[in-house]
Amino acid sequence: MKMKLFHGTYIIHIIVSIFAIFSSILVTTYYPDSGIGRSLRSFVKSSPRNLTVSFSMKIPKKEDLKANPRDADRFLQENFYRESCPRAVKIVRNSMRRMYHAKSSIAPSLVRLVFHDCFIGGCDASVLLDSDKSFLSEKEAAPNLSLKGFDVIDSIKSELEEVCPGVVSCADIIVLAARESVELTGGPSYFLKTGRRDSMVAFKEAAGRELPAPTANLSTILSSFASRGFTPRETVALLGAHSIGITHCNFFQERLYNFSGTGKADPELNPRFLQDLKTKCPFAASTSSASPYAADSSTRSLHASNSQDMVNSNVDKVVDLSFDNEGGNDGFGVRYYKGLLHKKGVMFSDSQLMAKEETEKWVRQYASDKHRFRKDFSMAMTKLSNNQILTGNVGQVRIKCSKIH
Ligand code: HEM
Ligand SMILES: [Ca+2]
Repeated sequence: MKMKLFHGTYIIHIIVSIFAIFSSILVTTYYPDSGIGRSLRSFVKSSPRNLTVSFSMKIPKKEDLKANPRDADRFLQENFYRESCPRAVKIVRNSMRRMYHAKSSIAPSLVRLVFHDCFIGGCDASVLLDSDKSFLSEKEAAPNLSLKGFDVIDSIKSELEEVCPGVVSCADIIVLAARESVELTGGPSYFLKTGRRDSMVAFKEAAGRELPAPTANLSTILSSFASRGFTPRETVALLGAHSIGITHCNFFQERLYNFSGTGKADPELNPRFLQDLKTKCPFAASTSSASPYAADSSTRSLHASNSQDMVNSNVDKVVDLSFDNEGGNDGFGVRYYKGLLHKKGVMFSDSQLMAKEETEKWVRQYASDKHRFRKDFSMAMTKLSNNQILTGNVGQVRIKCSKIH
């Protein structure tokens, strides 16, 4: 890279030097005392290596390649596409609204998608890539097998490609579409800058290892969020997203029938709620053991192909995450926390927010103060959407979100 740059600079230097020699002869003949001729001659004598060094200074340094979370403020812009694609944000908004009215389940799927993208490798649309000869797709990682919304992103992207080809990144589309989704499902609107770029690789292994499982305990959850800069308060606020959407029975079945290998239900579950959940998710032999995010169990159970598996497992059975929550009429977020206060968290990971004072106090706060929740959730979503972004010349703007070019 450096060698190439040096050769390039050398050639430019020779061309400019020839021009400078002629100019210098002319200037010295007609204006012998002007000093211009001297300057031109000193340029001819200067070393192209010096110029290379000064050109190199402008090339982004390695440490700038992957900006840290705080750098989002430095690199992203309030409306990055104001000149290149002024209608970008509006196109995402209108497109989302149209698709939401046809199928409302897309909104929660996109909110989950932004979490799974931004948590692994940052908000770089790595989650959208199909496997390539040099990497495996994150979509194949166990926690992502139930991820949805890829078609929604593709559809928005092709609309944008028609209006401003090659301009709007898939990473920006994910965060913008997720913001729309939160708003459409009754959540707050939050501030987003744009200018993210798309990764050239996917991180399947990290996705399998680092996305928290629905069986995770509080300390695992908190340390996973803390390693990405989130406080316990922000973690509790983000989980308010579990007031929308669905979960497959597989993800909490152990709690109903064989909690920690006891052959009984999780004693922390509200007894009436437990009965309701059991009705919705009858016992399914093939999913009664092992962690639901373990590649072999969840892959098999969520993608059962033979008919016996389909009968035995709850492969297609889902419940609303806000199923029978106490605060049914309280809207986005608040109903989730009210449910937790009544031991009605569907997944073990949700109920873990009540396990210790440091998170329980926020569950109580948010259950009783809608405005505080909406403020905290907004800030946490902006922060999540700015996690480890790619900017400048790093990465690319994909033409098709599932492929690099
Ligand atoms: C401890 C952390 C978390 C765990 C263990 C977790 C786990 C899960 C699981 C297992 C599902 C069910 C998926 C399915 O059955 O299709 C789910 C759904 C969902 N999650 Fe999370 N999640 C976590 C954090 C988050 C965060 C931080 C957000 C967003 C800010 C989020 C948003 C959602 C949404 C909206 C759904 C519903 C998806 C749909 O209806 O398609 N989750 N989550
Ligand atoms: Ca990513």
